[in-house]
Amino acid sequence: MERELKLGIMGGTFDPIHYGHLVTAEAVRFEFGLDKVIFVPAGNPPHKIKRKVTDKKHRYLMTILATITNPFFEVSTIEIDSEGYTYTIDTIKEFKKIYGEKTQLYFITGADAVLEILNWKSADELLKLCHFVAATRPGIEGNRIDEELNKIKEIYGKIIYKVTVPSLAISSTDIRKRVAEGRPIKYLLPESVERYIQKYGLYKEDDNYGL
Ligand SMILES: Nc1ncnc2c1ncn2[C@@H]1O[C@H](COP(=O)(O)OP(=O)(O)OP(=O)(O)O)[C@@H](O)[C@H]1O
Ligand SMILES: O=C(O)c1ccc[n+]([C@@H]2O[C@H](COP(=O)([O-])O)[C@@H](O)[C@H]2O)c1
Repeated sequence: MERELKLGIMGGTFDPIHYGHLVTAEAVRFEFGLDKVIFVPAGNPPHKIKRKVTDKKHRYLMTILATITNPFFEVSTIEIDSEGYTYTIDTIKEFKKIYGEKTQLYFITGADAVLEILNWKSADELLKLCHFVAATRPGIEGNRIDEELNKIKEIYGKIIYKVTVPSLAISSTDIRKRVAEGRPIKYLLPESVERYIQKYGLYKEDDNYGL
């Protein structure tokens, strides 16, 4: 009998994608024996209202460049092809249609994102539709994550898996700030992405860095 497909979904703004994202996706893939991890660059993320997000074509292409060397990684255009705001609930429903109801979906988030999950659109329905994996992230205390995960378990009866991943204190905000200030970004993200940023002159402008 064929076993059910197990897919990881790594959603993110990826503005730009960096080694924190890649190491997290790879660690979770290995830990859960996932068949592949699909990176989903957010199209029009409603929660990133503090600053103008870089054109989705650039973010998509940088995600392709960063993931191309890993045979277990793929990139989906499902959210960037969508015109309006993009919500995870709609993406998960679409993946269920594409891959079949029996496919096990694991939505991968960093610990900061999981602290917000109860505020996401249709959170209760979303928690029923797929597994969630919260990856540790520098700056987010383990206790805070545990408290939030316990709260979700009490309210929704849903267990969110916590996975310890190699700790990389890298963020897209810091990378954008570094580029704007002319400081190095080498070794924080794949060289191909660094070259792409240089070629298209991304992040040169002060954009208040999302702070
Ligand atoms: N260094 C990291 N370690 C673990 N998880 C991370 C890391 N960086 C980002 N993530 C997770 O990856 C997902 C996508 O993140 P996102 O694209 O917003 O990157 P970011 O670095 O948090 O960006 P920004 O600084 O612009 O907010 C989120 O779930 C986030 O928590
Ligand atoms: O669906 C929602 O309401 C929702 C609210 C906030 C974040 N998300 C998703 O969480 C993922 C990580 O978001 P971010 O902001 O850390 O890049 C990304 O796939 C977002 O679309 C989803």
